[in-house]
Amino acid sequence: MDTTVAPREAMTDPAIALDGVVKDYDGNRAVGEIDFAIRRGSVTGLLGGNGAGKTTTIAMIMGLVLPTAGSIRVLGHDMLRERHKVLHRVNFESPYVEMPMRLTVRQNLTVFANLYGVSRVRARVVELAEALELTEVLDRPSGRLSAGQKTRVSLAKALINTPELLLLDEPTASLDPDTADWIRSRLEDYRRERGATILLASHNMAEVERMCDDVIMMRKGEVVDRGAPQELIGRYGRTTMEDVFLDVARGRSSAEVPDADRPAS
Ligand SMILES: Nc1ncnc2c1ncn2[C@@H]1O[C@H](COP(=O)(O)OP(=O)(O)OP(=O)(O)O)[C@@H](O)[C@H]1O
Repeated sequence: MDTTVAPREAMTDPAIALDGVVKDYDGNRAVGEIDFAIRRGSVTGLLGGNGAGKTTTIAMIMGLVLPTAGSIRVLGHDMLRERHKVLHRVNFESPYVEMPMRLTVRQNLTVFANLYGVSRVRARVVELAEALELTEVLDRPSGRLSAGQKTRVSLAKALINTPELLLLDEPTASLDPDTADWIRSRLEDYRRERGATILLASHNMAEVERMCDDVIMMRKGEVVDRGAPQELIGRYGRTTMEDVFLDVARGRSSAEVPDADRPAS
């Protein structure tokens, strides 16, 4: 396996730092302006209703979309000027991004491994296939897989370069509860074993409560709140993140919560 050890002083830098970031599409503001920093080794949820700006924010962090204004630092480097120092240490998973369907799983994973400059490619593909229970489908065309198998393949692709930073856009969307639970456990194992940082956009609030140390709430392109799931639940006088999500999506701020509904401190 690849092991990339960051210099000790770099470990105190945030994994991701956004400062005054704005994204306009054809003059319409999709995101901005937003600031946040994400601690190394944490799992942070990026939450918000449809169109809140989560995917745009993740795409800017990955350097796929250029911000209209502001600066983005990832693993200590400016994404505008030093993307080449970062991209091989980051990876991404989304069930909405399809792989070339005619290539077999093995061929697809091999292409991505080569793109990322992974050493011992064959062994790495076999190792990941074993860990993610894909050995039996390695030589099957990627277009002929079930939704659960496709998700496991896209997770294998996301881990192929042993990333220090993993960006996940609804990693368990459209999976049955058992498969989704299995995927979450693999992500938790990876984070624990590697000390990786995970940024997770999700609409599944049980997933967020289980996995996230910290949550950034977005609405209409802006960051409107932030905290650990239990802190947010307390601040909004609620019992679940589902209710907090609904409050934020409907524009109810935590300042409007009557004191009687807040937990005693
Ligand atoms: N390529 C694009 N061109 C024009 N507008 C865009 C583009 N991509 C996103 N938008 C707009 O930017 C806003 C934020 O979209 P984004 O996809 O980032 O939201 P999201 O929070 O990821 O939503 P969802 O939960 O539905 O995936 C929306 O108003 C969307 O229509």
